[in-house]
Amino acid sequence: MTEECIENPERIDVNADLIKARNETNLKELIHPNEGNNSTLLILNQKIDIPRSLFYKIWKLHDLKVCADGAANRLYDYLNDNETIRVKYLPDYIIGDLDSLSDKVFNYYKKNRVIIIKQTTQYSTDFTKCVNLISLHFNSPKFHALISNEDNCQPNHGIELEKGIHTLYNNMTKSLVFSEVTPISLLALGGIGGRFDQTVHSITQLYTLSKSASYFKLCYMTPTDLIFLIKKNGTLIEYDPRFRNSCIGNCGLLPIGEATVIKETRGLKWDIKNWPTSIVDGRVSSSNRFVGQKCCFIDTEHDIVLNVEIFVDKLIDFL
Ligand SMILES: Nc1ncnc2c1ncn2[C@@H]1O[C@H](COP(=O)(O)OP(=O)(O)OP(=O)(O)O)[C@@H](O)[C@H]1O
Ligand SMILES: Cc1ncc(C[n+]2csc(CCO)c2C)c(N)n1
Repeated sequence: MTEECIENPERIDVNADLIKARNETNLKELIHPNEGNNSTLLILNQKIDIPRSLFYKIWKLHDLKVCADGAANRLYDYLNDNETIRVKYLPDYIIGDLDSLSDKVFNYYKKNRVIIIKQTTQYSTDFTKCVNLISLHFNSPKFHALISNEDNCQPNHGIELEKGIHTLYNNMTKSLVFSEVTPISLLALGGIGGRFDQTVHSITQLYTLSKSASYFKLCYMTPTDLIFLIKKNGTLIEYDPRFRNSCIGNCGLLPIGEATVIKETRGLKWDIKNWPTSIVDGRVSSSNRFVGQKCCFIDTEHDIVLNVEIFVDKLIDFL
């Protein structure tokens, strides 16, 4: 089939009712999770660089807050105004090999009863440790009992120091029926745009979670973008037109994991059909944008990464 590309006007009607989409994503829900989902704000070890009002709001919108190791330093520094504020924004967990967590910050959060779990393995990243922990938190009563046992005087909350969290996770997944697991909206701050190996690792997690723990809906938020995975075989992306107009800019369909064919898009400024896309061949749809009034549709042969430009100063008005 021959490829096609058409240039649309700035706004067009895309009738969602006529589209048979296997998957649906609401743009706002990536930041403001659906009430029915479990939700987590994951803070990674990069300077927190979004407006304070937005950070506070996002914090309140998520059930669970987790810091990956040195991310706790970033949180501590971000809330540098006064102690009254800092003590209101305590994460539920800090986990990692604890090589980047400063003594001052460790002691502060320990004193304030944050659960700090050390995991020394150098065969997984602190990011992966966080993800296993989050899944255990929501899905394992056994883990919950261990952690919330006030009488637990064992070191490291009874979790084996090297890779106990991975062992607990692997054991839990043996009896976990994925289709019955409540979805977990996972919004990650940091992880993209700093060190390049860490950034690429973060991208691998989009694919890995989609394959091995698909109940996670992972989205990265940076000062300029939301970055998430569009599942193959048709995804409808919905948004409030006012939200789109104020908070959303360009987008890119990025076949980072593997080359694919974009079978069809509806509602992009440059809509395409049967369009091969590949990093190796230097062919990606970048600097595109949503022109569907309320939604757009993307249908690809393989999962593909989507970045959506956001205007962080405007987001707060819509959350
Ligand atoms: N410069 C960075 N850019 C992007 N993401 C980062 C960066 N530094 C850390 N992260 C993210 O934050 C997490 C926790 O950070 P931490 O400093 O503990 O990293 P780490 O796992 O010890 O890695 P390394 O030992 O390679 O520095 C990492 O697993 C990664 O996901
Ligand atoms: C092939 C291979 N490459 C790199 C590492 C190193 N490594 C991977 S994750 C991690 C933890 C970072 O906190 C470290 C040090 C390894 N183990 N195996």
